[in-house]
Amino acid sequence: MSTVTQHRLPVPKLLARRVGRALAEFTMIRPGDRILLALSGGKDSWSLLELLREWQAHSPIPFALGVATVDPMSPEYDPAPLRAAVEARGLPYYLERQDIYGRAQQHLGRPSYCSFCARMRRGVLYACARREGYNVLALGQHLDDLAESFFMSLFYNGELRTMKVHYRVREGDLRVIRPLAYCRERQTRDFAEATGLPVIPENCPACFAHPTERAYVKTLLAQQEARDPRLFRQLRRAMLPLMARGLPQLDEGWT
Ligand SMILES: Nc1ncnc2c1ncn2[C@@H]1O[C@H](COP(=O)(O)OP(=O)(O)OP(=O)(O)O)[C@@H](O)[C@H]1O
Repeated sequence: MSTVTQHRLPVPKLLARRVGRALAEFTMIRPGDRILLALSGGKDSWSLLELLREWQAHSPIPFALGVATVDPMSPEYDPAPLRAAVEARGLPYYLERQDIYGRAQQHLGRPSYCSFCARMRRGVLYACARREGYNVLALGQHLDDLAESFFMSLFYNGELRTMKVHYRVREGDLRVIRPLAYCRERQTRDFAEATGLPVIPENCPACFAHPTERAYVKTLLAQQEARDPRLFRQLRRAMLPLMARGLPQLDEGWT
């Protein structure tokens, strides 16, 4: 185990508080959980990694933490530097190579290739968690992501939906958590920049085209927030029942 293990980056209080609040309100972590954090190497999952390390050091709830990256084998994405950075933090690291890029290219022209890649990646992460004995998968989506998904779902599918923040997968053996659900994207960006987290660029194997709908919704939300700074507070309140869908019950037995 590396000597760098004990060194944790200073986490801003507000960011830590928001993560703590989400973890508590949705009972995301249970004693003895083995959490596999999905690290793309972007600012969000890197921030989540540091926040969970901090939480692990101070929380009365004991849990284990490991880290996995899916390498979709796209020429734009090189996760090679991640292993050393994670292992220097004393955490187990799994690099899962799968030719998602090649398979996604066969799906070019489909409007849903982005979700195709995300689904493939998710399958790889579940398989890694099961193989290595983890029971929880932690993902780095934040409040901005949830709000964008909410409006995309509303505008393009006519549904009131967003990403769930804590749920059990269909097979029943894994739980998925999104501890950054109350955090803003600018907070993870600022944190990553201020602490010099080793962020790697380009993590989407489907970068042959940009998800324009998401960019449009992002701009729309930024314009509305400029008019009313309370926007995301209101959105969080409005989305709460949707975020909490499928919340595992405390008495159902935890895996
Ligand atoms: N290649 C990957 N390997 C492992 N986990 C991934 C990978 N790509 C994405 N994820 C996980 O899915 C989450 C959402 O992915 P998305 O592509 O939307 O990333 P993002 O919003 O740019 O976040 P990040 O800054 O962490 O890349 C990430 O925060 C991360 O937890």
